[in-house]
Amino acid sequence: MPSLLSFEQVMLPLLTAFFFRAWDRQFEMKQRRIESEYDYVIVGAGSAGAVLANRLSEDVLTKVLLLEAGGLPDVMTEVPLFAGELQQSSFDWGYTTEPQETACLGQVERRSHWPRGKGLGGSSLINYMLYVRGNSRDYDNWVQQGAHGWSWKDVFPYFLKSEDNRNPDIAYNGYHGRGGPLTVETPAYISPLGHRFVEAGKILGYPNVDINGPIQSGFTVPQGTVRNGARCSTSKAYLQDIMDRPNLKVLINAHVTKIYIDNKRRARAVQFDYEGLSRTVFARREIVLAAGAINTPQLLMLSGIGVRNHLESLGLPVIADLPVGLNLQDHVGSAGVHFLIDKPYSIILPRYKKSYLIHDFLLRGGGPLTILGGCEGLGFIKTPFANASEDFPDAEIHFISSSPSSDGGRTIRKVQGIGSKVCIYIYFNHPDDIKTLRDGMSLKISINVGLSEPFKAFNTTLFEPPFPGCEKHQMWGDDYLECVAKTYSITIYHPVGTCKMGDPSDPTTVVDSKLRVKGIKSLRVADASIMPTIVSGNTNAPVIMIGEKAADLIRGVIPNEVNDKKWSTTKFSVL
Ligand SMILES: Cc1cc2nc3c(=O)[nH]c(=O)nc-3n(C[C@H](O)[C@H](O)[C@H](O)COP(=O)(O)OP(=O)(O)OC[C@H]3O[C@@H](n4cnc5c(N)ncnc54)[C@H](O)[C@@H]3O)c2cc1C
Repeated sequence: MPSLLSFEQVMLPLLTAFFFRAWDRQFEMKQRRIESEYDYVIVGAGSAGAVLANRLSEDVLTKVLLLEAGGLPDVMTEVPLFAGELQQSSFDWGYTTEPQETACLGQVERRSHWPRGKGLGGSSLINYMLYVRGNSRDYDNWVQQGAHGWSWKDVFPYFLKSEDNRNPDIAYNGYHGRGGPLTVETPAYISPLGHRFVEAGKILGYPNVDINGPIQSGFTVPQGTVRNGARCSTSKAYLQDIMDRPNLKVLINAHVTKIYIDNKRRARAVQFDYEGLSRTVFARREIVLAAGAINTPQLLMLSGIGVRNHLESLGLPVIADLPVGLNLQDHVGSAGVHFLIDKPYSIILPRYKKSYLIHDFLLRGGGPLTILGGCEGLGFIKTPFANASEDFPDAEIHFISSSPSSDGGRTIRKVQGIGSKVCIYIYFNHPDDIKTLRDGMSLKISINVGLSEPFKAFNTTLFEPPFPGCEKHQMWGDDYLECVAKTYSITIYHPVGTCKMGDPSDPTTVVDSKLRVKGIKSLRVADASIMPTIVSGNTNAPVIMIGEKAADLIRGVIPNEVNDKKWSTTKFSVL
């Protein structure tokens, strides 16, 4: 008697096949002819580039070409819990830092892996989806550095414009947008550990706050850029529904290699590799670089814009001597403090690769697969190095409820890179950096969180085996924690600042406050590169804001029109 197939055995492949087909259809690429000239050519379809393509092509009389080196999103990029699996995949450019002197001491060749997203959606396609805007003072500081028009008051309307916040308790608190393209939600599933993290924060004096609301210092179960439980990259938010606009051409697998600048110092055309051929397309109005904080400066240098000595040493022509690539900044972290629990709540991927959970995710957008890459709690805290009287925290705690054993050997290892895949970046070049990190994960804060009353229900204990290389220090003392931070130093994935925005007379700036490359006509930069200083939080939402504001700068919409009631929080409805 043949055994009957179970409901799951039949339904799972059917559902998956249905999901795949629906997904493919969403991004059907219209094979229209590539024209020789467009009004705007945008390089890179990431967090900023996708926004720009959408907004600039809203005007039906404007022809826009969006060039993206990577391909289409796939089903893996949809599942929030699998975010970490996307690193070192075809969706990752796979950069590493130069070997470090005082950081990454326990990592292969003392390098940090630096993932950068490649594909429609860019880094928003592989990121951990945490929706964080940073601190209002970050933007006011930008203005003090000469980035006029980028104060918190100026940029706040653009955060609202982009956002569709779907949690009523947060969406209506006066700090959020509704009805924008970018869906923001609290994940559908929160493990018992996530709630305990917030409870622990309260006991330690950190209130449960909306970290994007009036007060940033506090603990929260984070909201993410997710829609119905699945990732909401900028390709889903800004491109998916407009792929058939007749005035928008999106090319994937199109790698831009050079910007042509004519003898009147005007950017005229882009050269790119596509389907095995090198092609050239002209821009009637402007070329906008949105290739990210590593690739945008690289492209500028290849086009003759950079530090004179550096370009000459590489045999490149010098069209504009500008400090391209010099202001690189990133957030550094250390997974220094681990705990053991005696209940089966930590995220071990095999535990969650179960057919009923996949059903739950595909059918309802629910279950543990909706957890934001394993991150269930965020805390913005003030270490002793911050100003105690200000709401300007200097450290961010990520509460990751995953087990080290779930890593499946996915350790940090060398990426087989060519020269252009290595970024020069020095962690801890200021002595306070290491102390801030040490104190952010010190006995006083992270350890106290893990050992606090709310976690006692899981019989939580510190994971005791000392970090290799740090055995000589007294466990959990300052020297031990400093050693851990230096041994296992990891990027928090936020490189920014390589084409610094500010006053054109400031020799450290590359673009002015309207994002125009100094001394070159018809060429702007609009991505993470333009931040004068890194914001105090994760960078995806700020870069999407940059894309929104850049579109208005390019279209010539004046700020007062933005600040009127057009995008006030009360006018949108929850969809
Ligand atoms: C692993 C990871 C986790 C992260 N987690 C978070 C998080 O949880 N929350 C958060 O707020 N931020 C997070 N970030 C950071 C955030 O996603 C980035 O700061 C943001 O996406 C950067 O946007 P961008 O537009 O500057 O560049 P990208 O989004 O990287 O876009 C650049 C695009 O340009 C394309 N491109 C590059 N060169 C070329 C070329 N020569 N020709 C054509 N196309 C090109 C790239 O393929 C890419 O699609 C994370 C980032 C990573 C990598």
